[in-house]
Parts: sequence; C-alpha cells; structure tokens
Amino acid sequence: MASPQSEPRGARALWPAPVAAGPVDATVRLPGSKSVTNRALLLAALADGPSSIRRALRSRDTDLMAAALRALGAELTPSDESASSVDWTVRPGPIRGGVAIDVGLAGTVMRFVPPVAALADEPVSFDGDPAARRRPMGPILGALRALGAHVEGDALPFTVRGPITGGEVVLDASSSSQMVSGLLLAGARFEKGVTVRHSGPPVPSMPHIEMTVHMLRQAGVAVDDSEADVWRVEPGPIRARDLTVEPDLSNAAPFLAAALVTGGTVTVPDWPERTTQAGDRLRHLLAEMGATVTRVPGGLRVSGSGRIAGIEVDLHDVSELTPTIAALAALADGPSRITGVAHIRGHETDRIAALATEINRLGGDARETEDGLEIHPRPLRGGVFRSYDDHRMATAGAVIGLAVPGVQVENIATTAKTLPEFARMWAEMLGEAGDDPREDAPGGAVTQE
Ligand SMILES: O=C(O)C1=C[C@@H](OP(=O)(O)O)[C@@H](O)[C@H](O)C1
Ligand SMILES: C=C(OP(=O)(O)O)C(=O)O
Repeated sequence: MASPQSEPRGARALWPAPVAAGPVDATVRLPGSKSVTNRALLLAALADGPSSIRRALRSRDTDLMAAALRALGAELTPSDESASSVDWTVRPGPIRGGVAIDVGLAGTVMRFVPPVAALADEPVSFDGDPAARRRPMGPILGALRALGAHVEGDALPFTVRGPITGGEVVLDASSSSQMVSGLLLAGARFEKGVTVRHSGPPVPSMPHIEMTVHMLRQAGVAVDDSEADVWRVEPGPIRARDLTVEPDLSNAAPFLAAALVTGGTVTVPDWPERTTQAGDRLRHLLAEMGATVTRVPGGLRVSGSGRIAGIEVDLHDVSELTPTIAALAALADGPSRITGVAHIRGHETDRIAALATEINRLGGDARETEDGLEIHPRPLRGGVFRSYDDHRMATAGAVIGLAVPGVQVENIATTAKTLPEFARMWAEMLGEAGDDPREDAPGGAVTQE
C-alpha cells in the first residue's frame, strides 16, 4: 500500500465514468464488510487463542489494520487470497510498543488501534494521510488519558503509551461513533474494564456501535448497553473465534443505485437476513426512491423503474450512505432533503461541501445545510467530478456518470480504501468487460444475467 507521504502514481488521473447503454442486469458479489473485518481482526489480536477470519475484506483500510496489529505483536497469516478477499489466521501475542503506526485515512484504524496501543509499556506513535490529520480524535485521546494512558497530542500525529487501567469515562462522541467503539473493543483487556458515558449531541452511526457490542458478545465479552448512551464492558478474556465476514452492504450502494439510474436490475448474493451493518438500510431507502426491492433466495434484488423519486431523509444512523443517496437525488425527478449528517464534514473529506460542490460543477442545484443537503434536480452536463481522496465521493461520481455523458471522476483508485476492484466490477456490471469466470471467487465478482 502507498505510504501517506507518497501519493500513488496517477492519483490525479481522470476516469471516464461509463454511461449505461441500457438497463443493467447483473449479479454483483461483494467482498467482505470493512467494519466487520477490522473489528474481527482487532478482537482476534486480543483474544485468548488463534482465530480464523474468513472472507475478510482485503483493501487499503484492512491492510492498514493488519499492519498495525502485526506491529503491536500479533501474527496474521493469510491463507486463501484473491484481490479483495482473504482468509486470515490470527495468533495473538503480547502487545508491544516502540513502533510507529500508519492509519492512512481509515477511521477504524485511527480510533480502534490507540486503545490497543495503550496496553503496551513502550510508546506507540500514530500518523496518517494529510486528510486524516483533520479528522476528529480529541474525545477518544482525552478518554484514554482519563483512563490512565499517557497521550501526547489531540489529533494525528499523536503518541500513546500504557499501561492503561480503565474504569469510567465521559466523552462527547457526537463527532463519530468510532470514539465509543474503539474504547469498547479493547475495554475487556483493561484491568478495570471500561464504562463509556456519552455526553453531548446525539451519537451518529449507532448501528456501528451495535455491531461492536454484538461482536464483543459473540467473543464472550460481557457488555451492558441497557442504559441509553452508556456502555459497560467487563474485564475478562476475549474468546478466539472462527468467523465468516458478511459482504459489505455499504459498498453495495453504488451498484444497487445503478439499477435505479438505468431502470435495470442488480442482485447482491449473500445479503444477510439479520445484520448490524448500516448498509442494510438501503432496502428501505432505495424503495422510497422508487425501486422494487425483493429478497431472493440468499440475496437481495433491486429493480429500478427508470424514474427516481426525490427523498426527505434523516441519515444520522447510516451516514456513510449519503454520497450514493445524494448522487441519486441529483438524478431524481423531484427535490430531496438529507438531514442529520453534520458529522460527515469530518469523514474522509467534508462530504457535505464536497457533494454540493461537485454536483453543482456538473450544472446541478445542491445546497449545503448545517446538517445535510438540499438537492433540486436539474439537467446535468459532463465535467470533472473531484473525489477528494474519498472512496464514496468517487463512487458517487460513477453513479451520476451512468446517466450523464462526459463525467470524469478524479482518482478512481481511491476506491481501494474499501473496494480495490471497484472499477473492474463497475465495467463488468455494465457488460463492458465480459462475464467474470470466477463467480465463486471470494472477492468481488460480477455476472451478467
Ligand atoms: O465503526 C465503523 O466501522 C464505522 C462507523 C461510522 O463512522 P462515524 O460514526 O464516524 O460516521 C461509519 O461512517 C464508518 O464508515 C464506519
Ligand atoms: C466514513 C467512512 O470511513 P471511516 O471508516 O474511515 O470512518 C466511510 O467508509 O464512509
């Protein structure tokens, strides 16, 4: 993976977004969830024995997590591996410091790994991409300090040194649910466990905290979440596991959106019956925007009618879906209003500003509000769609490009953050690169129907 200081060659390259020649009709098999993979790797590195993590996502964010855990003393061995999927065996080791960790632009690495580093006696230094230095870190670093760790810095770059004792802490997690998840994930290994109390405006992305609690319980950790905005993790062992990672439902978003934009059909196999993934909300969101959404044996099928309805929606809980929903809104036949996502100004980029700027650059009418966007559909024209090194901005540009000739997405390679095979899979969905013979391959695969 590229180091943050050296930008990959061709990073500013423009990718001509393919226009759909007709309705898409494809089955899109997505690699594993970023959020599940990075939690599973971290819990395995802290567990009481070796774990197997199957069908884990292989991407920049998960490679960074794997590298961080190795640096801290765990042994991670890949077995079966394809471009975007891997089976890991993880053997925990004593957590050691004296190392430097690159978080890239990964929220899950910058917020989940420092509490693990606080178990080490030697200092661990953290840094990342230039854009990562702008992402909020203060609340979790303050919490680590209050729980006994030595922390220098309030944002990237910073240094953490243990040993941490744990106990009770109050923090404001309104800038990111990851502030809470990070403390809970390592909390069972703190001498006193951890009680996290949130105080401030509502915590966003709650399904992601539910995912954390669910995965901790699956690993035998006692978690009490019975009181709103308070989470208690008892100290104790984290059980080693054999776990298969669900497909990434947030990465399904642009592919399913293509069904709406083209009036076609996209099926995603292995859509879980029950899940804590935020992307599961797509079933309702896309239906509200005019799609027919059906569960088919083992999967989810979304069909578009050729028209997209505008939407009024609060995306506070599922904010990572905002770029795709905004792209659809720009192509809809009525106005849309997205609310509840003020905190995505602190995601990979200020997503509210970026979406408004890029939609308007193509001739659209998108207005920033304090906590979201108002989008009035207008005929769009081709032009450059800047991605700001943000994978979901890049895929939003691809969605618009399906219907608008001449859209050029800057740095499509940034999709490697969570889906390195995006451009190939997109072309295959559109029938541009032929059928993929590896339908059963563990990574991303697309079959034309
Ligand atoms: O815990 C996680 O895996 C995530 C939590 C959310 O972060 P925020 O709470 O900062 O939105 C989400 O947007 C991000 O993509 C992944
Ligand atoms: C917000 C996101 O990522 P991160 O895990 O870096 O916060 C995202 O993937 O949309």
